[in-house]
Amino acid sequence: MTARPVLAQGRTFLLRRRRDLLRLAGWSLLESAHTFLGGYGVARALDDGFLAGRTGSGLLWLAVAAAGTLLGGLAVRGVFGGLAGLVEPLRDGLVRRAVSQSLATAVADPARAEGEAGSRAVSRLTHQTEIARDSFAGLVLTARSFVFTALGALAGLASLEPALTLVVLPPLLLGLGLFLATLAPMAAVQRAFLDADEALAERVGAVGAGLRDVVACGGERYAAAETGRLIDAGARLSRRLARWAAVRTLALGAAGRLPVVALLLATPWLLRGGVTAGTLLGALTYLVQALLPALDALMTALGAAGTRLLVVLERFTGDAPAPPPAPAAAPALPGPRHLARPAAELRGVTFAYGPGAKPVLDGLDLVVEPGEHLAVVGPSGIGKSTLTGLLAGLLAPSTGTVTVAGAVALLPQQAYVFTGTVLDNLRYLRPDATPAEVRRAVDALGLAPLVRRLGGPDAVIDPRRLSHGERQRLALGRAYLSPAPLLLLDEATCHLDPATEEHAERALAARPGTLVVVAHRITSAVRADRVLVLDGDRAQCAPHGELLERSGLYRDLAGLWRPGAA
Ligand SMILES: Nc1ncnc2c1ncn2[C@@H]1O[C@H](COP(=O)(O)OP(=O)(O)OP(=O)(O)O)[C@@H](O)[C@H]1O
Repeated sequence: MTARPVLAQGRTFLLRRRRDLLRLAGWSLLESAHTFLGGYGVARALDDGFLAGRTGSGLLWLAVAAAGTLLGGLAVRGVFGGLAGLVEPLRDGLVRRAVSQSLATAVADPARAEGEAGSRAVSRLTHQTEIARDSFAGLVLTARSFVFTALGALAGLASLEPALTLVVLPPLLLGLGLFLATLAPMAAVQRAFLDADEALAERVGAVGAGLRDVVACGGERYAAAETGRLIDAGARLSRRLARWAAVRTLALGAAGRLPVVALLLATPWLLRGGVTAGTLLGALTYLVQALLPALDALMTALGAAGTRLLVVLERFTGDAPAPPPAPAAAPALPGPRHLARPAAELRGVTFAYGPGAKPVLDGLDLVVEPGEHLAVVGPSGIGKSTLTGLLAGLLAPSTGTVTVAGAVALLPQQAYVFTGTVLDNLRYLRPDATPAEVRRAVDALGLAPLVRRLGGPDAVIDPRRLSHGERQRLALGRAYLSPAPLLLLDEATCHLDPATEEHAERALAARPGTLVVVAHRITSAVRADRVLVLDGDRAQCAPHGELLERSGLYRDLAGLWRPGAA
């Protein structure tokens, strides 16, 4: 995207408001007069007054210079009045444009208008129009001030001594030229930087909101790699931006300071040519008191407000920037099994949902062996989901350590199924799964009739038309294919009938890797190698039979959980 459409429309906008521009220029001429009188008064006060021994005249000329300040004040008052005639129509025009853009979107695609496009329209109507209005006002103020101050100063220099302009003008033009040359490339880098920043913000927002799914999908490495790529791109662009800022500072130095240096260097030559001390001091006053501050203000405004204005106006004249690329394919994680190390280990883990809250888990020690099938049971609200959150890395322990070997896939109760083909959904955690591997997963979980009913592997799924149980079964197929060595099922089979649940759990337990199931039925616990009973600070972990003897709570739970009850 280039700035050309914005500049073309900006030109048309300004041409239509010629009368407002003339009004502004009229008031600004007072600012030129203010500048002119400032230097001229000082020069005359010295030459015709103090140096000539006429103190009264000197003071009178200084009073003339001071009167110029009053003119400057009047100019500011008039300029602000005239500014409204330029700035408010810009805001009104942008608001009109935002409304018609969002109406057009709403007519063409009502769903999009309700979603992301809708929030973008609100941002344009409110925040972005205000940014445009303020930046535009700042730019008009400083650009106008610089032009009319420079006119006043150059007129003053010429009337004091025409040769002064020969000394001052070349370095001033050189610096300005250098500065103007940096504008276009700097705006391009700034725009790229803002795009990268927005892409990163969107990415971080998406990853943050979908953290559970990212972990459930075993996609942490991918999420980290993609986010890291955007962070690196942002860092690269901010380095380029800093380099351009350095060039701009150099230009500012050249335009503002070199004329002063040139004047000082030319002093002997000027004095030989008959230039008086008063004229030299007047020239210095023009440079240091008028030109330099006006130039500083202009460059700061152009550098900050200018690029901001350009970028915001581009949002109104063109399409919004493309969203960051969608996740292409999660790379397969390296060889899952690491049989020598525990699959997961908790040491003295205490966790509370807040500094003053009672710990949900208190000093929990647990070692889950590789390949083990562990069931987690306990009364409602005792901390089973909290434990899976800790194992998945979604929560950090208040004290103690949680160590997990390799990636983790967490399947929550609410299965995530997206609009896409059956195959895409099954391969979401492992996009490079071969057809044979997909077939194995479908067979292992008995998903073939469901896949057929949905129209085959290439049929597109509408998630809203699937039952909770069907969604859970697809998610289980995905978990089976996942390369993550540790699968966490947090009531992920609660919508399945007991036979289907048993089939799925046995298939997942037979899959190479470790399985931790927050049990929904006692049968889940009976099937597991070991059962962890959470009971506040008295957790116990043992096989089903042993626990029946050792734990009153487990006996109670087993009694309440009639086999096969939902
Ligand atoms: N985000 C949270 N903020 C504050 N407290 C929470 C939060 N999540 C859970 N809790 C509290 O922590 C305790 C343990 O919750 P958790 O969901 O881990 O229990 P659970 O055993 O999985 O329960 P259930 O079997 O009902 O799903 C509960 O008292 C719950 O109210």
